[in-house]
Amino acid sequence: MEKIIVRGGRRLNGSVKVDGAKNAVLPVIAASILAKKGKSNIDNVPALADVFTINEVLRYLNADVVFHNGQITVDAQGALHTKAPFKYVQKMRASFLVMGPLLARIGHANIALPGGCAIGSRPIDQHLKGFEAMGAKVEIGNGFIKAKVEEQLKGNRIYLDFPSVGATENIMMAATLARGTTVIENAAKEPEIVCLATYLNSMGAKVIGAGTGTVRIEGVEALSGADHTIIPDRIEAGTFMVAAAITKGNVLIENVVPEHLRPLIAKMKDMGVTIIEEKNGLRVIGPKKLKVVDIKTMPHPGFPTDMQAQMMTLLLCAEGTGVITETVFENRYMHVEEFRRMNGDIKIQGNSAIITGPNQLRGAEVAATDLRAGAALVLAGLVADGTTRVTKLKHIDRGYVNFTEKLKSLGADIERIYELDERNLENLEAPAPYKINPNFA
Ligand SMILES: CC(=O)N[C@H]1[C@@H](OP(=O)(O)OP(=O)(O)OC[C@H]2O[C@@H](n3ccc(=O)[nH]c3=O)[C@H](O)[C@@H]2O)O[C@H](CO)[C@@H](O)[C@@H]1O
Ligand SMILES: C=C(OP(=O)(O)O)C(=O)O
Repeated sequence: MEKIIVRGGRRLNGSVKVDGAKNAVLPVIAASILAKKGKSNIDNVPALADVFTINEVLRYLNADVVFHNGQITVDAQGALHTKAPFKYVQKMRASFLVMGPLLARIGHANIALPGGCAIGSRPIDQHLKGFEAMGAKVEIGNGFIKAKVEEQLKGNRIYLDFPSVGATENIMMAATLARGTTVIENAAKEPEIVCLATYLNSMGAKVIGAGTGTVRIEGVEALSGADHTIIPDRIEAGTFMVAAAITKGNVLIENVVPEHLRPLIAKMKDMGVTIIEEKNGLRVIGPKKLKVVDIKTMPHPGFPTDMQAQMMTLLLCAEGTGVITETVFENRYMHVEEFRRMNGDIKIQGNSAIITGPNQLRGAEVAATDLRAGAALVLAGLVADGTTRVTKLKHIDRGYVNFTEKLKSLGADIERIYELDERNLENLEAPAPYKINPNFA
């Protein structure tokens, strides 16, 4: 199996460039099938496993997708199929984001039911509530969700019980071609929603208010392909900010939008980290001693749940007791068991993790339980005594481009190797095909 091997103790120095945002590019690619006319050119696309998965979904639906040198061209002018099978949805829940565009363009869709996941049960009731409010009939059976609308979706007022990112995106896409006006209340405000709305508007849609709690979409007759650039990945940026801070390093993080990182910048400054906005990015300088803080994950502009595991690593190295409260996902502490294998002192009480430090972390063999957990374990390896071996790298590859290489370029003692797992020979993973030539995936 593939492993990342990290030997702790090096301070990180230099500069690192952040790729395009995974969570922005996936809905944008899904939205590209709304265009019956013209092609879309999408720039700043990260070469991630999830991007290859959504490309496969689009090809299965009969769109023509070419990914070359960080740019994707989508031609969805031909007739589209309407089914997305389990093999894609199981790999990546965001495959469900083709439901809104298919309903809007064709009037029906048949998407495999997304299963449970390592961070909780993740229902999709808010997506479905939105489609139903717009006139779709939804049926669930045999592992599929079938949605159908008699003629055309109709705009409506939809109040989300929780500001779900995916539901806001799916409903927003569906509403672009609906008859009349749709208003999403208690909408998610994440920067990725704004990125999607900007693309939809370049395609000819009328989306107003993205980035606020009320998004208004006036339905139009048709959409055309458009050019669009994906925003930088705030979670990848945040992960490197923690890498710099935890190693007492000095790193310039390039290609970032500081505005998207405010909640993280504020928390890291409270921990004693120096963060300077420079012309080319954010300079992050780790302090001699980290101070503890409490963290509560919240929908944007609150503290992002996708930075929770990485911040837990930082708290493990801080002096005193800090509490993390996870309010977005019901079960996002699978990494705690792995941190304990590295000598981390963490107690779980309900949805809180109580972290007492500073811990001298020790190298161990640990497994990535989800993509951010995987990144956090690598961060822990950077400061652990001895060698850390991180397995289940398919999770990390979902969200980080060249993670090992980028850390190595900053001075980390790290490599990615293919090693036989003697304890579990039947569990062999083939080397990931997308590592062969990401530009042509
Ligand atoms: C591809 C992508 O963009 N993924 C991000 C997106 O996931 P995703 O779009 O799945 O996250 P949501 O905002 O929808 O989910 C947040 C919470 O709402 C619940 N919920 C959601 C929808 C629904 O219909 N019913 C319901 O109960 C979920 O179970 C979860 O507890 O936002 C999350 C929250 O910032 C991030 O962690 C993910 O990285
Ligand atoms: C949870 C995440 O992604 P996804 O919603 O794609 O599982 C993430 O990016 O941390």
